[in-house]
Amino acid sequence: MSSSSAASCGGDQSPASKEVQTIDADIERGADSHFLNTTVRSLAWKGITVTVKDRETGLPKNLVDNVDGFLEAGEVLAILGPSGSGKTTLLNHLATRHQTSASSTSSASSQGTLLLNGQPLPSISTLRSITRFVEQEDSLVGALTVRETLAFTARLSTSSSSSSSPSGGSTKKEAWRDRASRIEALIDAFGLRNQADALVGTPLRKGISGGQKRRLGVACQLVTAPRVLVLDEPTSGLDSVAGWEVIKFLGEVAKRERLIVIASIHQPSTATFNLFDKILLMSRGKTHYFGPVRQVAGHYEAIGYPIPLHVNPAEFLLEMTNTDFAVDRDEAGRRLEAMQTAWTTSEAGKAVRGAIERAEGEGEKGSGGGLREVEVEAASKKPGLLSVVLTLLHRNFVKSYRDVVVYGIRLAMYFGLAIMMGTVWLRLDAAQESIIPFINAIFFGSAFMSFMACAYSPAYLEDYMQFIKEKRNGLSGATAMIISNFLIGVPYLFIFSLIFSAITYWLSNFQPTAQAFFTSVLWIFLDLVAAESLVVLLASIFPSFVVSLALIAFANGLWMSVDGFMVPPTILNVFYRYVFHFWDYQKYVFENMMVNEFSERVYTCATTATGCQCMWQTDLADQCLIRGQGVLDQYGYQPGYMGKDVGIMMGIIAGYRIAAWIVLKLKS
Ligand SMILES: Nc1ncnc2c1ncn2[C@@H]1O[C@H](COP(=O)(O)OP(=O)(O)OP(=O)(O)O)[C@@H](O)[C@H]1O
Repeated sequence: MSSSSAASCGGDQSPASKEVQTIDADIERGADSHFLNTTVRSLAWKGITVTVKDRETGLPKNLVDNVDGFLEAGEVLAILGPSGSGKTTLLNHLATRHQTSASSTSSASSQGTLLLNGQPLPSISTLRSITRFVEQEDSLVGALTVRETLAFTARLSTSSSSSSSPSGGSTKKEAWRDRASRIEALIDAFGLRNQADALVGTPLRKGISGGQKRRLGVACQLVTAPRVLVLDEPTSGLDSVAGWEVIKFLGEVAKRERLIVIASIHQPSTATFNLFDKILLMSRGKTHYFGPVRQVAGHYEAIGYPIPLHVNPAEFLLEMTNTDFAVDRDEAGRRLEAMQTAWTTSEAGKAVRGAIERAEGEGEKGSGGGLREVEVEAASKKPGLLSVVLTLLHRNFVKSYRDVVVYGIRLAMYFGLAIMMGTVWLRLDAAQESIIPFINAIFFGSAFMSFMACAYSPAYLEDYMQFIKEKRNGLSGATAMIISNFLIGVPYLFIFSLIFSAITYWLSNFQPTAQAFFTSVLWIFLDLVAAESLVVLLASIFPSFVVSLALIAFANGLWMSVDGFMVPPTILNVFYRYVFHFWDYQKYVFENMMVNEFSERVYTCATTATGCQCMWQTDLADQCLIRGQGVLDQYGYQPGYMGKDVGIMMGIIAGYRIAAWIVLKLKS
């Protein structure tokens, strides 16, 4: 891979220029040594069958039926077939994601053997650790630039000291250079040089085009130095030239770095078709041809279906195997079966089975390369948890200030709410007619702040989609995701609490002491952290914007109803009191903010023509005053429990986060 060579242009041979050239050469050699596959020699699959329970009949149905294949390092395979022929299902299997593309994943079962270097896999994780999958619907972080997207993925995939230098040593600086050169080369190779510093794009900020996103998605997996790369329709959404470019580059990388590349593809042009080394043609889950592209014409001629001259071979093969639009479907079905039988007994069919057997023989003798070294290499490249957390934190931070959807919109909403509340509940006196407005303000402020956390759901869902992709590719995990998500939120939520309180507290005249003010800030902060943790949990369980939004709104409605404001805890019915009230975080916020306002404060009663009229009778009634504790007694609140309640709040927050962690752990 060529690194940027701008510095070496022209005839300047100054010492500085020579140094740059040396560094460039070092980078190239370093990159090659790091990305070159020396451990995986071959990948074979034998008798792969994926069965599901048919949606309509309830009977077992083979989506992939007894499919064989054999690839050596450096080869690029295209999986071709009409829509619904089982390409994605097979790709998922080869990428060790045992699921169908349909939603009926739970009922899918599979048979057959995957062989790496001719040896059966001791565990799925061996293949998974060296395989990267590029999905059809690729998720990217919209607030990052193209270069940053590649850089963060590179950081997630390799520990900073895993790269070996040309001299055989291994330093952080060389690893960093290695990554940087790889990123720049990928930017060039995928035609993204002019967009290198452009944002990928958010719903509010237009970014790169769909085709450029597709290319970036592929480049993102290549930057992680995989040994096996599986791509689901890498050319979809690209014009024929861009599609050809992508496949051509994949072929070059595969040859140079000895990678195994498997891609499903729809309708490639003749030029693109000829770039592949091998093709697997499928229909109704079965193999119709597997073998070198250059032998495909010979095979079809031999079985009586010659490919006409000047016809795109891919189009011809797809037309032959597609029965969906056939006029006589029975006849088309019979033709398919005849072709499939002819394949099984053909020379090409025997050749693939022979290649698998030879690889197995070598695997048994140990001459095909061991699996142990594959595992050791994969483990040595993996960055530690701290490194992954720091990378995610860094990425979240960039996203947090660039994408207004993450915190900007909420900041504006909280600021607006603070101004609105401060001016509606303006300069209340310490008098009895202000007591109800104070109580309402405490409830409304905290409940609404919590409710507005639902605005975090779209930003979290983007992170979630990214997490799923990275988890499947072994780049991230639930622990790193939950820790980094929590840490990035804390300072922002604290700033929101401070801004909101600084405006409303003093405009509305809550208890005017510094301690009471900071106590209020603390409770608003805990309220926001708990609300955001609830969003993380619900959006992780139901990763759909509409569903998660509805659930977050419902949960907030429930917590508001039972927190003690609408119905004082003293008379709240037993079911809600014991089932929901005690783990409703809004209960602790409301209770402690009430205690903060009323426990130490005294309010004047109303003076009438006949004397004094106090709405709350306390021991100060004879002085025409109300002791705030009298208000609290109505709710059954007592001061002195703040430490315990902060602990309970932290427990609730931890509970939500741990539950979200379990949910993310279980997601595949
Ligand atoms: N439970 C099921 N019952 C019946 N058919 C199913 C079930 N699950 C999946 N299928 C079907 O299996 C077929 C294989 O799907 P798959 O996505 O692997 O095909 P594909 O070749 O990748 O298609 P495309 O090119 O359109 O992406 C599809 O026709 C799908 O509808």
